[in-house]
Amino acid sequence: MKLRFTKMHGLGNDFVVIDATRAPVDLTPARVKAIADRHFGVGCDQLLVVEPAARPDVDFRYRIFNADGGEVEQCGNGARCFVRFVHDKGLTDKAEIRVETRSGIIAPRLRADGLVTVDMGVPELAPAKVPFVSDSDAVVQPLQVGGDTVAITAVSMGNPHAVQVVADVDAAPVVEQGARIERHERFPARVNAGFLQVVDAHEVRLRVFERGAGETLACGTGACAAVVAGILRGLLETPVRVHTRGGELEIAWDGPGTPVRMTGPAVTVFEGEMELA
Ligand SMILES: N[C@H](CCC[C@H](N)C(=O)O)C(=O)O
Repeated sequence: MKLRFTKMHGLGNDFVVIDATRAPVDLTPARVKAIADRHFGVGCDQLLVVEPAARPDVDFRYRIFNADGGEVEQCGNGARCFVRFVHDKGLTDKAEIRVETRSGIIAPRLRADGLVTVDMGVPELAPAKVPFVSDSDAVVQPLQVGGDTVAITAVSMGNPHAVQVVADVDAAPVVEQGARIERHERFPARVNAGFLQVVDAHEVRLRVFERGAGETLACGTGACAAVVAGILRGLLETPVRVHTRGGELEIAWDGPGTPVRMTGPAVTVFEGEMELA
């Protein structure tokens, strides 16, 4: 099977994007892993599939697969690439589109300056909805990680996030501890582990160990979840500039019950095709 794809990235969080608007693509977990493999395949953190709308109030459907082959609910950097992709491919002439994902509708908008703003929806804070096993709905909760007790905030942006505050993201045990948090038994769907350093009330640094992909250079939903956690903890005020290893995002949130708005770049790197078993 010949697979045509577009390679894109949002701040170095990289994607293989597939246009399935004219014909469906049969993606098994094994095929996703083969495409995402950085030595035997194309290589990416996530695979994004563009599908026709399945309901009248949206323009497209958006499916997201992690490099480990698992299908997930949401991808923020991918949403920015999604709207650039459908524009560049002539699949829409709208500047703002409504996109159905597994966790609800998001609205990416291509701006005149080339950046993309996305209404990422309303964050979910109830533990059961993250999901996070807890008998408390406190904003900060202790999590036993090996011999350490970590103070996390559990937030869902459609996908699950566990955010902790650290003094220095460069010194934080992101890979070793992130891998343990990702698979912690109190997160039954696993979790994206965020490490947040507060510079001031409107500026942070962030590293994320992503569920199903490991540490990425940037995580859009992770930046949204980190700003929500920081505002709820009284450490941040909207809007917040989020410095990731791949570059900067701007995140705005007016508080519980309101949507998170993310602004950042989306870049097309190359077009390609791959023989797929
Ligand atoms: N690893 C995430 C999906 C990709 C999210 C990230 N790449 C973003 O930009 O939001 C998860 O398993 O929930």
